[in-house]
Formats: sequence, structure tokens, C-alpha cells
Amino acid sequence: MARITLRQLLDHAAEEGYGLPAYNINNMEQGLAIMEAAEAVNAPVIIQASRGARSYANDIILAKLIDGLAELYPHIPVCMHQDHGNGPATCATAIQYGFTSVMMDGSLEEDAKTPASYEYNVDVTRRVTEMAHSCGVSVEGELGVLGSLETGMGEAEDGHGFEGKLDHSALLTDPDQAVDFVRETRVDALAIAMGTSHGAYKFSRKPDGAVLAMNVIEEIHRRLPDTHLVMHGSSSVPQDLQDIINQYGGQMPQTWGVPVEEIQRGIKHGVRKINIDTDNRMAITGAIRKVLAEKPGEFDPRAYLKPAKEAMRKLCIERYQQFGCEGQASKIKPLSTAQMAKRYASGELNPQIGASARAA
Ligand SMILES: O=C(CO)COP(=O)(O)O
Ligand SMILES: O=C[C@H](O)COP(=O)(O)O
Ligand SMILES: [Zn+2]
Ligand SMILES: [Zn+2]
Repeated sequence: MARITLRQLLDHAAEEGYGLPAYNINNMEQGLAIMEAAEAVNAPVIIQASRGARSYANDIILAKLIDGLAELYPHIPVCMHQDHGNGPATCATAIQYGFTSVMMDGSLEEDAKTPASYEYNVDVTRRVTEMAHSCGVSVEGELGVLGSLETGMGEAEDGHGFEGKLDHSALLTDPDQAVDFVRETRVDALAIAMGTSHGAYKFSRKPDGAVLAMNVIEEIHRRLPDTHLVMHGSSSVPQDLQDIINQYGGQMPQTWGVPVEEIQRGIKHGVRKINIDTDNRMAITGAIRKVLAEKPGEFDPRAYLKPAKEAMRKLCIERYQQFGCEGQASKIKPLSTAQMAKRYASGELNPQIGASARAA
């Protein structure tokens, strides 16, 4: 079975200059779609589960589903990642269930709503990295709060994120603070805030630099060239998927996501993990709506879940290709978490923060 840690995957992506989409999972069809896509283009896999996904699918079912997927595709390295962990307990139980990577999202307090102080974020994230690294498991931290630079609003949409309004300074990661944060917490990957938000309604027009601050990524990468950066809320919300949903009875107001070319620009500046859930949700929903609209007499779930899986597979393949993952899976020899634990203990994986951070 080819489980792999996030750290090993992202180190490889940095060496080879590509980025990895991290797809959210809630059920078997999504898991199969991701693995079939990865197999088609020989891409390594990051599957992530939110707290909502873990309670929806049940931890035991989810853990065995991932085992099954890894067994079906033994030559595809699979990283199982906790998305938006809200505290040490969430991260610890994820590790118990075999996750090889956890996100400690200390940008918000444990309620996953209240913006946290910097001190709280450093303290809770550091505690999680100490615990996870001793198990050989990777940690993603987050600095800055995700939300819209157009409106200042957070994202009640998917139940994770602040509700209400924040000013720009809270919605943009501070590059100086990023250097301090990585040094203090020793995270393997850093999620940053620069105008993306979760869900479909990110921008009211095609985003420009005023609302999608890619320059923040470039600035952080200049100071932390060895730190793997993570873009959350990075669905592109493709027009054709909006159109299919609306053509078959949906009512999604016109909206814009993160253009793929902006993500590709990010990949040139240290972005190694790109979180995508909404695009897959839309691909699935469009396909299901189409079947049910065209065949109103249909009642076998397989009749709409199969096209749904196929639509998600197609989208996953596209992103693997666009982010440069094609052909990378077979180049990687996964290390076990026990081997990774030894590497952490030896200090060889400590953040490299050098002259560029001080000079910037
Ligand atoms: O960031 C995400 C999960 O952590 C997903 O973002 P999207 O809602 O843009 O797909
Ligand atoms: O965090 C964002 C992902 O889209 C997961 O969403 P969720 O919390 O509704 O499962
Ligand atoms: Zn969320
Ligand atoms: Zn996210």
C-alpha cells in the first residue's frame, strides 16, 4: 500500500516544479473518481477530509475506504490529509485513523469561526507539529483568515470560517509574520490568505490583483523559498459547470472562481498544494441534474452516480495536467511514517530560514 506523507509529496513537487491539487472526499464515488484520474495520468494523490466529511462518512468507513483505494492502486502514492483541523484533538484522532497529514487551522479558534490571535495560532500549531512529527505525520498550518477582499466577508457557506466582516490586514497573510510563524511552529506547509474563500461565490467578476492578491504569495515565497505554500479556496468555478447546473434546473447566480492561470503563476512561486472541493461538487451536481432532468423516470442511483463520478474524474484529470502532475507518481518511492519520524527527530526536516528571509 502506497501511503505517503504530505511532506514527502510536496518536497518532490518542489524539486520537480509542480503543484498538487488536494481534493476533498466525502464518499466512495469521489474517492474512485480521484484515483481513476490519478491512474489515467500517473499523478500522486492528496485526498483530504474535512471535519464535516469525517462525521458524514464516519471515521471507520472513511479509513477503510482509503485503505481500499490504496490497495486498488498500489503504485499511486496516496496522502490522506485532515482538512481544517480545529484543534489538537481533531488532528490526533485523524492520525489514529491513518491520516498521514493534518492541517491545524489556528487562524480561527476551536469553534472554527472566531478569528484567533497570532499567539494562539503559534501555540496550538506548535503543539500539533510536536505531536504529529513524532508520529512522522506532516502538518499544514494557516496564517491569515480566508475571506473576500471584495466584501471583507467570511464564508458561512460551508460551515467553516468566520461570519461577518474583517478588514484587509486580517485577510492578507503578513510576509514578516509568515517567516516568524514557520520558524516557531516548524510546519511542513503554510496556507496563506490572499483573497480566496471557500465555496462557489468567490468573486463578482473575473478577479484582478486587487481582489486576488497573488503578489502576497510572491512576497512570501521570496522570504521563505523552501516553505511549501498552500492555496485554499482554489476552485475555478468553471463557466461550463455553472451553465450545466442552471440548464437542468439549478439556480446558481453568476460567479467567478480562481483562474487556473493564476494558480499556475502561484506554482512558479512556491505553491505546492491547491485545495479544490467546489469544482468537484459542481461537476457531480451538474451530471446528476442532467440525468434526472432527461430521465425523470430513473430511480437507480447508479444511473446518476456513474455519470457524476465520470464528470469528477474528468475535472480531476484536467487539474492534474494543468498543475504539472502528469507522470510524477512513478518517480516517487514512499517512505513510511516511521521513517519520516526518524527524519524529523534528526532535525533534517527543520525549516530552512536563511538570508533571504532577513534581507527581504
Ligand atoms: O479550500 C478548500 C478546502 O480546504 C476548498 O476550496 P473550494 O471551495 O474553492 O473548492
Ligand atoms: O473547507 C472546505 C471544504 O470545501 C470542505 O467543506 P465542508 O466543511 O463542507 O466539508
Ligand atoms: Zn471551509
Ligand atoms: Zn480550505
